[in-house]
Amino acid sequence: MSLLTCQNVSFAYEGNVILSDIDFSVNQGDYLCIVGENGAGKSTLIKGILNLKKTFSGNIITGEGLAQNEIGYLPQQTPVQKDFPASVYEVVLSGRLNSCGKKLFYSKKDKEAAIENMKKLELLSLKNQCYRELSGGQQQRVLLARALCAAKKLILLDEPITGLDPIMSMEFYNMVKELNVKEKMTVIMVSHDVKGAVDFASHILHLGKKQLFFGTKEEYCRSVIGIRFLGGTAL
Ligand SMILES: Nc1ncnc2c1ncn2[C@@H]1O[C@H](COP(=O)(O)OP(=O)(O)OP(=O)(O)O)[C@@H](O)[C@H]1O
Repeated sequence: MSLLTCQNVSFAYEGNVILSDIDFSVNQGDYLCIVGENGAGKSTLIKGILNLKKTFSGNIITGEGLAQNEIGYLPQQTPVQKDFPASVYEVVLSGRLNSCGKKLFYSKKDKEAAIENMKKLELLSLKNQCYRELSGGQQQRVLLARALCAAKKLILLDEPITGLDPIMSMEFYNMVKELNVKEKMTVIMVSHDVKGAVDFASHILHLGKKQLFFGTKEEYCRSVIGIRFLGGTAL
């Protein structure tokens, strides 16, 4: 069974359908990149997968024993979040909030998970530094470590390289790819940077108020829509 399956899904706001005909599945170890123009419905689909937005029709099914609170999520950053007055360690640890359940305090296991993920993303030297004093690239790394604290098998990233320069973007992509390859972490990433994202992805979902394409990256690069969106660049 797939890790995640969308069966003929649509979403609506106040009764107006804004995204329809969504039909795809993600298997363990896949790296899916969701692309499309502004307003195509990418963030809405991410919210649907996270169960933060109900489908208007169709079903979103998780498999392989994946529970909703085991999905790691790196949301689009707002200016307010960039100014968050907490230490790097506190931000990473807050990724465990969902798994705390009714407990009022973080357990030893939660704290160990935060340290382990900081180690993984080379953040230990910044442990006590204030989050808002970090560079944009470092902040994204912290948020990735935070998302990993919740992630068992699947991580969702919504526009993670917005505001990063090309070098930082490449570092971030490499880090995500390493998690995908070495840790077998399944990745779903929304990105406006189609060319950059396509380089790293295994599959592409192209939205435009409905599903315009779903398939492997190689199929996408050969497709009419892929060629058009990539500006005529083939792999
Ligand atoms: N809370 C809301 N209430 C009403 N309409 C909404 C709401 N959120 C999004 N929409 C509409 O749904 C459509 C899809 O929006 P969504 O944010 O999912 O697109 P997107 O592909 O993520 O866009 P972007 O690339 O600009 O972030 C848009 O037409 C948007 O105006």
